[in-house]
Amino acid sequence: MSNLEKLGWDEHFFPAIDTDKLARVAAVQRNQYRITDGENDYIAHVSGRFLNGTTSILEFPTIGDWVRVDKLMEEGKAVIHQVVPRKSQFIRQAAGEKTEGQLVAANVDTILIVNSLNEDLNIRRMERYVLAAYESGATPIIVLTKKDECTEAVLADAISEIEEIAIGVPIVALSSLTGEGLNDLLEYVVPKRTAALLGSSGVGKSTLVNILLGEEVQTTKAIRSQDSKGRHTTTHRELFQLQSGALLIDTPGMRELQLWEGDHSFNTTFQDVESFVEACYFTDCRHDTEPGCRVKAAIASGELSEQRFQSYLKLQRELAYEKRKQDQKAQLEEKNKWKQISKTMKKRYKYHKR
Ligand SMILES: Nc1nc2c(ncn2[C@@H]2O[C@H](COP(=O)(O)OP(=O)(O)OP(=O)(O)O)[C@@H](O)[C@H]2O)c(=O)[nH]1
Ligand SMILES: [Zn+2]
Repeated sequence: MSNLEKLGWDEHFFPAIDTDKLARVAAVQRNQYRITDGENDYIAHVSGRFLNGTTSILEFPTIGDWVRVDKLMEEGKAVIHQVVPRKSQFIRQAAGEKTEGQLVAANVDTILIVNSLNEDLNIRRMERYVLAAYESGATPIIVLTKKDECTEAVLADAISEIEEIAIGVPIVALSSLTGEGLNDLLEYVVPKRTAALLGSSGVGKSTLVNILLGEEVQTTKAIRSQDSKGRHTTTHRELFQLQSGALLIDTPGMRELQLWEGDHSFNTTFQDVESFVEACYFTDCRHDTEPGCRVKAAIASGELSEQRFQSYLKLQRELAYEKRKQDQKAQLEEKNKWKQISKTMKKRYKYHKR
């Protein structure tokens, strides 16, 4: 396996590139990047031409990106010319910012949604994380930590509650303290694949990362380097390779997502698709064989990619499922209410009979 393959490179996803000029972004610091080719690390900047050609902040490199570079081996520096088209990208809507999102990470295969079992689950938030994972193009996995601190009954309840909102999403319960369940997680955190962690403060992300990394790698986490003015700065790597060969992204950007309670990112992420949907002739257009379908036309003309439309549909299905479930719940509550009323009436009736 080549060094690049070990870093997760898959030539199927972008064959037309000279692999000698490829590297992966391991950390971002203001306008400089720490990149690696699996053999050496470099401090990199984007080229002037790159800068001139960009129209959106989303086009800049982010953690996990593959970049085409020129390397200056001796100086440990590199110039970035191009960002290789992404397999997935995680964007969050910046608070108070309408037009552009913030790019958090790219080319993540698996998003580990971490929750701890010693406190109440925030099921709505978990649901939003699952949707966000799907939207990014990655696959979500639910990780329940601190298994040592909960009973089997609590665990079973948690699992059935989660299964209702995250159909088909694998759930792993583990304890970083006893090591129980860690092997189950390792089924999803595998060589050449990139996983990223997402979850509220205190749920045990750092503890888990430390265990996954092993102490040996952890000591190399902070890399001393010189910035352009010759000062020593400590640059942190946020893309790690585990001993197994799996790749792990643990970045503050991902962690800060936990701060977005009740945000609007999901309504705005598919604005491009929605603008076509709204332009369809029929308001209930299924974008299938209906005449005057703007979506079909946009796909045909290349204005909208088929893939993007498919992920939009995926999200719509998730939302529809959620709505149906809520409707069912409301129906059930209504039914129970009547049950309760008839019970009370029966009781009263009995009482009167006596
Ligand atoms: N009992 C138990 N405690 C755990 C486990 N994992 C983590 N903890 C404890 O939970 C606390 C929080 O763990 P962290 O790993 O710092 O949590 P975090 O998600 O990284 O939190 P932030 O850094 O704030 O995002 C620490 O006191 C850990 O020792 C576990 O499996 N079992
Ligand atoms: Zn249509």
